[in-house]
Amino acid sequence: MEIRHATAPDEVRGMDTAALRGRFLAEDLLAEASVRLVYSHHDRLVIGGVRPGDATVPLPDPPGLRSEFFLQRRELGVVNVGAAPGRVVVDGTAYEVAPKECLYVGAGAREVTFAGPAAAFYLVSTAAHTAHPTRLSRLADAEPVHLGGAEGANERTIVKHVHAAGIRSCELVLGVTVLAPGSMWNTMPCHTHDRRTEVYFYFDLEPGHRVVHLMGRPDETRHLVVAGDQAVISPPWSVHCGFGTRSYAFVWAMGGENQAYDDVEVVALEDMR
Ligand SMILES: O=C(O)C(=O)C[C@H](O)C(=O)CO
Ligand SMILES: [Zn+2]
Repeated sequence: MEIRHATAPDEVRGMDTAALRGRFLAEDLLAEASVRLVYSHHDRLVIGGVRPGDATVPLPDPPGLRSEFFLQRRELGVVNVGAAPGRVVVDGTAYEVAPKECLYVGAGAREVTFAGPAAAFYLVSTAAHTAHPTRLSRLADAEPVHLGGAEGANERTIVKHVHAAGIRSCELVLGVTVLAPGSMWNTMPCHTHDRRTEVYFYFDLEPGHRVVHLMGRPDETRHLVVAGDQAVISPPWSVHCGFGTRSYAFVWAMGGENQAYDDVEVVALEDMR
């Protein structure tokens, strides 16, 4: 498990492209048929991924967690970001997870495995003080929110999977946003939420295309050029928004002080630099 230390906003002022990418971008989460993990000291989020192929892959318990098993003091969101349904087994119970669906796994689950030749699983874990039930959030049961429009090139559908009025969790808030064909912009006007860290995992982006992701303090932004199947960690002080050279989807997931999705500081465009 790779460790990423917390970053203060003042540090970003002196960072070059490689330093920015090394701190905030996770590039190879789905590269292997074993679980790859990145631990961020921002709100102690752990992100990860696995593309099982023909194998059945267990969730490891990295020594860095100093736990008896991964979910001893943690909860987990699992989103299938692949092309076909996959199977997640939690302590002997199997869940069929379709593309863009999410399995929430509560604290205390000891054994979790991932399988599915054309599935790919993106993982987000936050600290957990109690055990909420493991539940599957299906797209058929979701109440999607439609935002934006063609005039802003930001027509998109947001499905909230794990949130205060849906699947219960300790800290985790998680959903999937899908851009309509021809729409490029997510999350504009952008925002910060000083009480939560957020990670965007971009996927369903055609090979050769990129998302230009904006981060940093609203009055001192930086950008990262991001390919599909890559994640950007946004500390609580950072904006997080972007535009693609094609439409795409992304998993957004947060952990921190509260679960209030609307508890954001919206940034006026004229205040951005
Ligand atoms: O497209 C959007 O707008 C989003 O999906 C925004 C995220 O949900 C977000 O940033 C939540 O804090
Ligand atoms: Zn946000």
